[in-house]
Amino acid sequence: MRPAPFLSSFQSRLLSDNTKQAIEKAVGSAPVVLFMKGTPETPQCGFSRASIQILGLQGVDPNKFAAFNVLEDDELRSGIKEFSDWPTIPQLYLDKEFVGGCDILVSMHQDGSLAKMLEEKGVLAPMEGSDAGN
Ligand SMILES: N[C@@H](CCC(=O)N[C@@H](CS)C(=O)NCC(=O)O)C(=O)O
Ligand code: FES
Repeated sequence: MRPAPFLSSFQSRLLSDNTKQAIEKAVGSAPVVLFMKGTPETPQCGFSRASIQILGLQGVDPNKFAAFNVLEDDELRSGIKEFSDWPTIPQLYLDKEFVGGCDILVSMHQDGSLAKMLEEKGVLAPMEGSDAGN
């Protein structure tokens, strides 16, 4: 039999290797990743809706964006909270780094720091009429 302390520490590790790997894959699946309730087209919660609206207003390039619906996956819903050490959904990642939830996005949207960060990361859609890249 294994000594009890080992067993209890093993059991207390809630995030399984499989879940952790799946979350790491999701976090790295695009430069901008939002874990949300519902889909970008049909958000199922006002906080997720507001976060999607902010990313849209900021002009995030859809090609550089991925969203994951935690309502479709209970393990993701609880796992992402432990992974990010953040208790709620939505959660935004930028270049695999946790940025924050809805309140943080709203305040960064208002103080200009989100625009700056997205610009620096090169994740904004090219401006209409711009000849950049031609
Ligand atoms: N103040 C939060 C608002 C988000 C929030 O409170 N989310 C809740 C309700 S949608 C949540 O995720 N609860 C845990 C859960 O539903 O799994 C933020 O800044 O993101
Ligand atoms: S689902 Fe009720 S507050 Fe988000």
